[in-house]
Amino acid sequence: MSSSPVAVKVRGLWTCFGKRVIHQDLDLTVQRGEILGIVGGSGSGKTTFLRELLGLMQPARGEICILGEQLGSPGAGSQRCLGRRWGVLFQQGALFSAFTVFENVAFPLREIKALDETSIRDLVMLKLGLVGLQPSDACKMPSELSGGMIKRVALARALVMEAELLFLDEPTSGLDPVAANDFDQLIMDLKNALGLTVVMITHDLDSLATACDRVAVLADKHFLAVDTLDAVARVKHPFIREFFHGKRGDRVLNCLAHPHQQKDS
Ligand SMILES: Nc1ncnc2c1ncn2[C@@H]1O[C@H](COP(=O)(O)OP(=O)(O)OP(=O)(O)O)[C@@H](O)[C@H]1O
Repeated sequence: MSSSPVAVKVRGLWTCFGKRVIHQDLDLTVQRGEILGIVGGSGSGKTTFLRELLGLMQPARGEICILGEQLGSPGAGSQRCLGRRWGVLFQQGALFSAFTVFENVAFPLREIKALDETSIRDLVMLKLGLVGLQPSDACKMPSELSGGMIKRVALARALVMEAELLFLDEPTSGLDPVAANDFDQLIMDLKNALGLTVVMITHDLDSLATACDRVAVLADKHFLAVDTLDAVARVKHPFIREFFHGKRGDRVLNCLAHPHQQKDS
C-alpha cells in the first residue's frame, strides 16, 4: 500500500470524442484526507472525467495515478484490486431494486468470495450503522426508502470494502435542503473518522461551502481554478461569476465569510 500523501494525480489529460475535444491538458492533485468538489457547467465533462478516474474510460492522452498506482499500467496491481480501495456513489444511488438493503451492501463482499456469512453480516451491519441507518432498515427494499436513505445505503455499499477514497457523483441531488445538509455532515464525519479522501462532483453550493476543503472549476476544457471556495469565487471568469455570484451564491459566500451570522440570514 502506498504511503504517498497524494491520493489522485492527473497529468496532461486530454479527452476527445471523435474530433471533439472535451478536456485539454488537465492537471489535478488531490491530497489524502481532503474533500475536493468538482463543479462545472452542464456538458463541461465532469462525468466523463469521473469515468476516467474510475478506469471506466480511457483518456486520449495523459496519466492518472490513483493511490500511488498508475491506471492502465501493467504490473502495478490489477485495476480490480485497486477498485477495492475506492468506492463510488453514483447519482441515483444505483441500488439493485430486487435486493434488500442488506443484500445491496453485502454484494461487493459476496463477489470476492473471501468471507463467511457471519463476517459478511457483521461488516454490513457495521457499515449501515456508520452511515446512520437502523438495523431494522437492513431488510427493507429500495422502494421503501427515502431519497436520503437510498444515498446512505449506496454510501454503505461504497464503504464496505474499507475504501480509502470515495468518488461521489452529485451526492445531494434530489435531496431536500435538510437531508442534503445531513448528508454533507455525514461525509465530513466519515472523512474525519476514517481518514477518507473524497472527490465529489456537485452543483450544490452549500456542499461546496460546508464540506469541501477545495473546489476545482471545470470550464472551457480546463480546470480554471483549484483552490478554496473563497479564492475560487474571486477568479474573474463568466462561468464563475454566474455560478458563484447569483443571489444564492452570494448568500452562501457571505455565510462563509461571516459564519456567526449564518442563523440570522
Ligand atoms: N460516449 C460519448 N460519445 C460522445 N460524446 C459524449 C459521450 N459521453 C459524453 N459526451 C459528450 O461529452 C460532453 C461532456 O459530457 P459529460 O456528461 O461528461 O458532462 P457533464 O459535465 O457531466 O454534464 P452534466 O452536468 O450535464 O451531467 C458532452 O457534450 C457530452 O455530450
